[in-house]
Amino acid sequence: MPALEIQSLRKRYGRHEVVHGVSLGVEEGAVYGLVGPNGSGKTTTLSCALGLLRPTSGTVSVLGESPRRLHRLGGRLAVVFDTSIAVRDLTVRQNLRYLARLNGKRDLRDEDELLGQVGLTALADARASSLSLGQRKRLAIAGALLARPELLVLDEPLSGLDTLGVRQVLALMRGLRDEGVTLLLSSHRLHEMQEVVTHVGVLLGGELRVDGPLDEVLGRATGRHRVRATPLERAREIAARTDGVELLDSARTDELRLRLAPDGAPRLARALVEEGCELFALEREEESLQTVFEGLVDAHAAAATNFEATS
Ligand SMILES: Nc1ncnc2c1ncn2[C@@H]1O[C@H](COP(=O)(O)OP(=O)(O)OP(=O)(O)O)[C@@H](O)[C@H]1O
Repeated sequence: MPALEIQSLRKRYGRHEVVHGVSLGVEEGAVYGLVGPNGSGKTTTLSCALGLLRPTSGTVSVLGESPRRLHRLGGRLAVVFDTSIAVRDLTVRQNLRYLARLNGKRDLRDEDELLGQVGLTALADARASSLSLGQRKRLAIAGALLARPELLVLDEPLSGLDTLGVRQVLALMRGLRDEGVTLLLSSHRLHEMQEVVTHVGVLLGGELRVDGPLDEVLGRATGRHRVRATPLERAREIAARTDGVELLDSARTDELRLRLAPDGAPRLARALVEEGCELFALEREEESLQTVFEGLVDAHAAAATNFEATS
């Protein structure tokens, strides 16, 4: 069973529907990035999933519970929606102790270990009011990690951060991923999300346009490669008779495009070199999340234009 599952979620504000039948699943141990531009419905989707908003229709299950029964999950679920929750007049350490008291007698994580994990050890005695936005975000994440959650949901963990702050939060996400915490993150920062997510869902205008493992979304699973070698014609002949290699059409005359089986790359490289070709490059052809996204936006705009033209 997925850690979090959303089925056919719709949300209307008055007569205006802003989430149009979104279905997605976050597998245990995954880092799922819900990405999309401002206003695409990320926060609304997460809010419905977490019982903060009542969906117009659709079903949600979070660690096997419905959004109305999330209190039963106790510390298994943690949510960071707002980074301003720290008590400003308390120090970083006092904030964590305060949250620990609110958590009751549960088996909580050691505060020094947590401070180390989120990179705030040196600021343990600084007042929360003196922290930068990135430091406040990391304090909020530390608070969310106190009760050792299995699933951590973060709305826009990167917004408003400078480059260093982004790097620190991404490093923290990677550490959590390696510990096996399931993460659901929303963000419009595609480039950065690509560095940390294992799965991605692209929301556009309230519709989930793409959903799946990052490798598949980026076309990494397709096995497409480019080869630059001379003489190119001989390289083409060699490629054509090498096992696990399929020649694809290429618009360029100075390279080959191929689909390679998983063990095809070393086999082809060896064959090319052994048969006297100079091999300059053999690289995987893949897209970035940004280019995938731009393609979707173009398709969305074209569909909207067609709709306007025909209605
Ligand atoms: N309370 C509300 N009443 C009416 N419309 C709303 C309300 N909250 C959100 N919306 C609208 O719903 C749509 C989706 O908003 P949402 O905040 O979910 O998007 P988002 O992808 O999280 O955007 P952002 O990146 O800006 O946070 C937007 O068009 C927004 O204007």
